[in-house]
Amino acid sequence: MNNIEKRLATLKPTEEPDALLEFDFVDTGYGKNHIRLLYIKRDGPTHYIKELEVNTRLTLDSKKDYLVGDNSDIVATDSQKNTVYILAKQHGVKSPEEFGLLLTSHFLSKYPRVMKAKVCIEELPWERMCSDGKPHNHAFICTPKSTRFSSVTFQRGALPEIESGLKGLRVIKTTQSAFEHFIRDEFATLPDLHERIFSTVVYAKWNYASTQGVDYDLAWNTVRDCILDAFAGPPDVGVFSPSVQNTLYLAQKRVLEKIPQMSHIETALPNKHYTAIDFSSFNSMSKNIPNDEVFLPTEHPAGNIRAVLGRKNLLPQFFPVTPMQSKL
Ligand SMILES: O=c1[nH]c(=O)c2[nH]c(=O)[nH]c2[nH]1
Repeated sequence: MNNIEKRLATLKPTEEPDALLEFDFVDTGYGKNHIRLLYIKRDGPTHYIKELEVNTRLTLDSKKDYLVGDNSDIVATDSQKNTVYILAKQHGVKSPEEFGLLLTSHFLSKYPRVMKAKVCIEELPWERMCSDGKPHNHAFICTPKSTRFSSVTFQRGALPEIESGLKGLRVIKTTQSAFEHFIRDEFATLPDLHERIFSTVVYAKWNYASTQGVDYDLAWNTVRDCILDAFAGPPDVGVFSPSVQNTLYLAQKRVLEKIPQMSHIETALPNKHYTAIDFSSFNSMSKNIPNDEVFLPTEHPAGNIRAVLGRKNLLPQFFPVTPMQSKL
């Protein structure tokens, strides 16, 4: 009898191993991180590629693996990694969301002791190359304009929850932004700015109330376009932003109006500050010429403006605590 068997033999038949302890797990889960994969679909001379980085996580219905070192129900993280490659080979990779659904459904149906499967996926931003305006058959360029990510959580007996997002979308505009009339007290040194640079690195993450008829690729592009439209406005005149907060809200509202299946969207727009260089101490420069040409990019500290906007009729389901009522 090994040590584990001896330990288990001391338990009464109805006793769970964790009843031995005065502590309980709040959460458990194990999986493989950074599983990288390039998938190529060859349609004659035209090729399509998806490069993904996948993280998997499985939660079992017992904790005996953690508590007593009994590994008999463990799907090794190495096997989870192999599953990612095998399912990609067998079924192909379309969107991160659909591949995440495929993987989580597989883990639940293949292994009865798995209670929850979570798969997080990031997609590399490969774009087809163009030469003389003609799309190339098989050459691609990595355009890290933003990163697409998704996570699918599938709990046994429940519907899969799909979360999608984009991050790292850096934008700047050189006018049509202001920040004025905020609290002016003994802590305030920032002057009212009726003209300033607005720059941010967009982070957005959203959930679907229903996945009926959702085209995940189209939805992702729609979110990016809505955010960029709300930020930039029409090409000739732009759109005025009185604050990052207001632009963030208008972007989120536009997204929810366009994608009816989306329940809520979280957005963070860090305010990347650019401060005008002070030329007043340079004798060669005229004192009265305002500087609106040379600025110091300041990465940190950055204002962090964030909000989650949801549909009123869905809010209680997603936010059990009464949501803050808008005063507007
Ligand atoms: O758009 C802004 N919102 C703020 O809350 C804020 N605070 C700050 O210092 N600058 C800005 N800009």
